[in-house]
Amino acid sequence: MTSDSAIPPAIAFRDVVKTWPQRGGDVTALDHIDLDVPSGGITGVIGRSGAGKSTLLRLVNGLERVSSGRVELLGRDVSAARGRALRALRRDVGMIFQHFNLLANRTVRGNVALPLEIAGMPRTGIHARVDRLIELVGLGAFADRYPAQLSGGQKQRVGIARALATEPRVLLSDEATSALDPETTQAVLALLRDINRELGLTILLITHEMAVVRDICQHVAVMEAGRIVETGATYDIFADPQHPVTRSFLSGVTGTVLPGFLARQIVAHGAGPAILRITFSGDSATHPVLSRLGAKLGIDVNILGGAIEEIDGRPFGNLTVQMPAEALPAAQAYLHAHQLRSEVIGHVG
Ligand SMILES: Nc1ncnc2c1ncn2[C@@H]1O[C@H](COP(=O)(O)OP(=O)(O)OP(=O)(O)O)[C@@H](O)[C@H]1O
Repeated sequence: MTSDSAIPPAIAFRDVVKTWPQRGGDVTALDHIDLDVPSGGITGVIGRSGAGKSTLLRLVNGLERVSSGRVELLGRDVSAARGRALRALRRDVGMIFQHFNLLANRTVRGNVALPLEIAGMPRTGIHARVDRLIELVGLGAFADRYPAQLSGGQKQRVGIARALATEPRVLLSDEATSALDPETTQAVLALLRDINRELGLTILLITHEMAVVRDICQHVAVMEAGRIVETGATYDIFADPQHPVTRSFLSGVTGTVLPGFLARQIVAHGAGPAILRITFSGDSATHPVLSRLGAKLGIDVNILGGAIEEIDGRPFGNLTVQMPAEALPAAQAYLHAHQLRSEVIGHVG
């Protein structure tokens, strides 16, 4: 995505290629990636396993190096940084992991202090900062516990506190909620959102779950086979996805999956009843569309599924309905006139 303001992006990928040498030919993990990660926002990168997400993330803090192109962090070239310059760049970046990566023989306090000890910070300064961070992530009562005495959600809170220890300006999240149950996931995402707001921290996260993108990301990039196939504001991507990969990720979270028995009967063209997906966004989300279709146009509409939710603070919903094929032109004209997007999924064969 290109940033829409004069503020330079926190992270910029410029024509980035990353290949791994393999017997029988190189594997291209990243294939000419261009991406701006807006400063102060939460950006999600979503893709299937092997799409290249982890590789992309690990370039930002120099854990991996580009094969060609460049990665800029806060205006500085990570790809060229070595030694002291690289260490300085890394202090500006915190990272959290799917499996937390805590040291088992250190308490919560000891884990959070570690990056500061490595950076050579005086002990008194470390104590004060560590206590503040532990409070920030809601673990005040657990400071002297060891990782084995904590739940998954608590471990990830330790991971977040540790990632924030050096007061970074960017936080990288590598599937941070993938190992957590739905309720704990919500709590950790809420914490990330709070940190983003309160500290003005830029967050770049990778995930394979569109629900994570929906819940906290303002921007999203969709990856497939080393490429970014679609990128934009989360709301716009939900409202009007262009790429088949994006649509398939979305179908799982937006209530647009047809029941199996019906999906098996769908044909692209035909005279059978039409299946129409109607998308509501912004003000139209509260439009009484179905009753109007019935009352004004006399169309019999059968609801098959749907959901209404909030994305980036704005209402968004969609409905999948069935109606007689001959009613389609009038229904779509009506919907279009009322700024409602609709898409014919097919016909019952
Ligand atoms: N160290 C490595 N050596 C060789 N190939 C690698 C290495 N790391 C990643 N790859 C390959 O690069 C491609 C992208 O991998 P990557 O881990 O970035 O994908 P991903 O989208 O993060 O997948 P996942 O969600 O499974 O972690 C894959 O084909 C993978 O096998």
